[in-house]
Amino acid sequence: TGNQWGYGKDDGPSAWHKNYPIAEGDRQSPIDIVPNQARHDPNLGPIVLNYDHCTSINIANNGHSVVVEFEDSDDRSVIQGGPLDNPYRLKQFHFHWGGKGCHGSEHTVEGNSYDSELHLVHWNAVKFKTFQEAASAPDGLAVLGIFLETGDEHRWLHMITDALYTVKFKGSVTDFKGFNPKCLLPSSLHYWTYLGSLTTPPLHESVIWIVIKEPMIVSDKQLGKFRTLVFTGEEEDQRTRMENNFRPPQLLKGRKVRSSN
Ligand SMILES: COc1ccc(C[C@H]2SC(=S)NC2=O)c(OC)c1
Ligand SMILES: [Zn+2]
Repeated sequence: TGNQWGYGKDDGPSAWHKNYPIAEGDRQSPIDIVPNQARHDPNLGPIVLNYDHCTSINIANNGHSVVVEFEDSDDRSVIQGGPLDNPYRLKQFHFHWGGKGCHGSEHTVEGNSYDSELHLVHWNAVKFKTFQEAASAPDGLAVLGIFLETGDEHRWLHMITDALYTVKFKGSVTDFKGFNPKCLLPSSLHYWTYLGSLTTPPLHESVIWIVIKEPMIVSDKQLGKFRTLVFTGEEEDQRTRMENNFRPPQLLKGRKVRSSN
């Protein structure tokens, strides 16, 4: 049907502009970050995450990634500070990853990809009534991007990877209560920030990006479990392994990347 998009040869990132012309816009994401060209801005305060009362609801395979959704009917879990003028409510988080032995982050640093990238998606509920409304407004969303690098096993990621078998197929959703994503954060929250977009269709230019410099370390085995998911539904005869679900870096088009300390 019309707006079907994916990460394959014919429906992948290079074809998205046909149904979503904004793909060639002036504030598209991801980008390649060049640290020594990022402007250190002393006015950029620390990022503050208030996730202590967050309420995770479920974990789902939406045919593009694995997503954990949160209760966002009040300000129980918000991100604020840094480049943000308001608190932004946590809505969901999801991941992007590569194939076996291939890196799969969306943002790159001096041309280098990481193995994977976690996106914590937040929306500006001070200015907008719904997530959908915020998702198409210039200051509607704040996404916290965290790189994943393979090394030692991550002590908490198993809580997610142990649940992946329950959402193997597109359209599957299972309960996922009591998970606080604060356990996934690296020790330092130093970051780069810039104005960008959703990294999948509809590619709205509505994201204030906050990319954490320090990667979280996960094991090869843990990362491999993401590749047991498939893009396709249980009823489809064609099973396509879910991997390489990342958009490559887009042109900076004059944007400035700022750096916290
Ligand atoms: C309002 O419609 C959408 C559509 C897709 C995503 C997820 C994309 S955007 C991102 S960043 N990484 C992703 O995979 C949304 O997330 C905010 C919102
Ligand atoms: Zn994402």
